[in-house]
Amino acid sequence: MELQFYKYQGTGNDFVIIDNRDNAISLTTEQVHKLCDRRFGIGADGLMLLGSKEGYDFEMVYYNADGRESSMCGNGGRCLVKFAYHMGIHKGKYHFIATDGPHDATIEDNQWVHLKMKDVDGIKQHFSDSILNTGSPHYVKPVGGHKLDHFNVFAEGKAIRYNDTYAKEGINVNFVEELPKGIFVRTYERGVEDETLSCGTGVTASALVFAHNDNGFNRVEVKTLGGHLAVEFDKTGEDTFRNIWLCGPAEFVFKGTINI
Ligand SMILES: N[C@H](CCC[C@H](N)C(=O)O)C(=O)O
Repeated sequence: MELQFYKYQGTGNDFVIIDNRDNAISLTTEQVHKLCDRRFGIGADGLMLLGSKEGYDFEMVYYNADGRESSMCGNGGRCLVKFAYHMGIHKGKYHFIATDGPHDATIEDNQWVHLKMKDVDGIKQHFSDSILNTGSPHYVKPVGGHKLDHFNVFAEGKAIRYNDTYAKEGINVNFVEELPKGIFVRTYERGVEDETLSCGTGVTASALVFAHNDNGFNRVEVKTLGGHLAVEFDKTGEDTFRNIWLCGPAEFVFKGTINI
């Protein structure tokens, strides 16, 4: 079958996107895995289907590069909004449905996409590390002393992701360094089973953990290997957060057809 696909990236987190509003396509795990393969396929951290859903501008279906359907993808959601615009769905505020519920999003004048993330209630502490869910499960580990640039994110991330606690369900592992203005985040991503250049739900989780303003509005600037993002949110309690917005670029790279 010949498939038309579009390639998008959000701060280096890259995705294959397929317009499936006519609901004509269903892909096996093996097919998604192959499409995401960087040598035998198109190459991507994940694959998304743009679907139709009554009462929403569109539906987001997300697969990790391992081919398995996954939880929410923040950078993917932002790229899918840009793709929806590209496909002629033009809205002041987008309202779509994803695996973790409804999301709002806007495309700003600077072409950044602002994506509203699900509310967060509760952060579990493990010594100085934090565990929370921002639509996907995240482990946040502070790294001090300007060591993050040379940190072995792959080995250290894999060790936590596959330890006895997380081996079964998996977890995304974020290493965070505080900067004079904001934070620097590097992420080992579940389902990619490697470091990605950025992880939207991971950047969001890290920003919540490093909130400076203990009650009320926060904006955290986030540096990732793939570029600059920002997370805005209201801290409403010890570990409760509302009006969480993941803000950053999301760009079309190329389109093509592939036989699968
Ligand atoms: N790999 C993640 C999903 C994608 C998250 C990431 N790409 C993002 O931008 O949020 C997981 O399995 O939980």
